[in-house]
Amino acid sequence: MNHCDLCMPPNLVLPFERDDLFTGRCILVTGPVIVGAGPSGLAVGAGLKQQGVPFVILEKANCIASLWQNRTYDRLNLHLPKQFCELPYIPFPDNFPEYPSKHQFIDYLESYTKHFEIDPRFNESVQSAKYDETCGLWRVKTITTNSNSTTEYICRWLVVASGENAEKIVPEFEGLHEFSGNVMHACDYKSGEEFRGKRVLVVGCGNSGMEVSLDLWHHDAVPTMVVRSSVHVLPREILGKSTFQLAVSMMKSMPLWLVDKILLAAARLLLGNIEKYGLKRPSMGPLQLKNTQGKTPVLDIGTLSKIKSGDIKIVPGIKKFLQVGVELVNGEILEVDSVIMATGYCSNVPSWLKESEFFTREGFPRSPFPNGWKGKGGLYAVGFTRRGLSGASIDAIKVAQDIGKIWNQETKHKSHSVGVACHKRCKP
Ligand SMILES: Cc1cc2nc3c(=O)[nH]c(=O)nc-3n(C[C@H](O)[C@H](O)[C@H](O)COP(=O)(O)OP(=O)(O)OC[C@H]3O[C@@H](n4cnc5c(N)ncnc54)[C@H](O)[C@@H]3O)c2cc1C
Ligand SMILES: NC(=O)C1=CN([C@@H]2O[C@H](COP(=O)(O)OP(=O)(O)OC[C@H]3O[C@@H](n4cnc5c(N)ncnc54)[C@H](OP(=O)(O)O)[C@@H]3O)[C@@H](O)[C@H]2O)C=CC1
Ligand SMILES: O=C(O)C(=O)Cc1c[nH]c2ccccc12
Repeated sequence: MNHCDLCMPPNLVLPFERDDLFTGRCILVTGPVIVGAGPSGLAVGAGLKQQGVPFVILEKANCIASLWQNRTYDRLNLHLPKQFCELPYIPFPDNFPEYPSKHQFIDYLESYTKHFEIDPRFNESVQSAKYDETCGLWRVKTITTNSNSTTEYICRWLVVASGENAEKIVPEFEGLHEFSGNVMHACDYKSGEEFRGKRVLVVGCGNSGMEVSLDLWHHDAVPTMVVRSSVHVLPREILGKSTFQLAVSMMKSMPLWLVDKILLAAARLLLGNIEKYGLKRPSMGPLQLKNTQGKTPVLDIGTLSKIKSGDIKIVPGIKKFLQVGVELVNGEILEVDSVIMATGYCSNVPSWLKESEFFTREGFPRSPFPNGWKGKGGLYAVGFTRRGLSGASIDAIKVAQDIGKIWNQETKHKSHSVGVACHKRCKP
């Protein structure tokens, strides 16, 4: 373990004031504390290991990459080509297909973790993290999810890697409590198997809503998808080349608006006019919308053809829920057996990080990419760029290098202690 436990001896002079109300263990971490053992946290850990910097990763779930292992459906594949989804330092195995399955991706992350000998502390949920001005250290409080014991970690650097998709969003709907069928969020949907023969309402038309609807259709369920506003659907490939890859290449020599125009022209050519199926396009282009509002365009993996054939129906927004189904905004009544809320996710940073300068109230860094990775007082963020795994990797490399540089400069002259800040007294 990269820490010295400060619970004892009791006469030790602490470099900060103990919180009298806090009765749990206190652990002084030599090096950074990383919140989250998803791809972002693991990538930072790998970079730190390479430079010999000790660290602690706190993970509230019981495994690495819990989003991928516990909160995604069985048949999920990455929707960006593999070269955009690798973590730093270790490429995917040569035999991986262009769009690896989630199982392949998880296997890769498991061996990545093993290779770098990363050892997260599982079942530890960060409840609060606060910068103690008086001693220049972060105080990170956790609760162990299976035993309810509390721990305070004291560290000089705090790396926030809890993810853009930390919590599910379940909107409130009038009458939802009266609905007699089963309601679940897309993060709990595993397969259409249990919905065979059932009428299922999928609320939301992002990549989750589109893919869940298709999976339901594959399992002989009867899906209907709610599209309350607008959505950009793009073909996953254009003339055999990944649309995402084409967009990245074009961005090197063209302005974003022009790339958007080209993508939309290609989508129109290949997909036709999709508005007549109820899929209205936003007025802003797909990349501009992703950059400004974080709304990811749908990369179609086959749902659109089922919408065109009428196998997946599209309906407008929900007015209210009824016992047997929903009333839509157009007055139509739709009877359904089950509802899947594919209504998205949010960051949970505001619920635990006691800081408002670097992070917004929505739990994202204020400075847009590429400047949102470093705050003040040893605070870092990884994986909040709205650029998927490739954005997370770019952040992770920078964060690990930044911390590694300071660590190595200081440890040239000093023994491996917590660093200078540790020797300061908080208050007399
Ligand atoms: C269904 C789905 C498919 C996706 N597919 C792709 C894709 O193909 N390509 C792509 O580039 N991107 C994709 N993404 C985007 C996705 O966000 C990234 O792939 C990736 O998972 C981000 O990694 P992360 O480590 O930043 O966040 P996460 O994977 O969410 O990991 C964060 C970790 O932090 C933990 N955590 C959160 N809060 C706390 C706390 N308070 N205390 C302790 N631990 C905490 C969580 O349990 C979690 O394990 C997809 C997203 C979803 C939802
Ligand atoms: N294969 C893959 O790699 C996959 C990747 N993903 C990724 O995961 C992330 C999350 O995607 P996703 O889960 O689809 O979330 P999104 O945030 O992308 O989409 C949420 C959807 O729910 C709709 N919605 C929200 N509230 C309501 C409401 N009250 N009534 C009706 N509709 C509502 C939104 O509509 P509106 O726009 O009107 O707000 C939107 O269509 C994305 O980055 C996505 O790319 C997801 C699935 C598969
Ligand atoms: O899958 C996601 O949510 C991602 O964030 C990946 C991604 C980053 N930029 C994009 C632009 C178009 C489609 C997917 C992505």
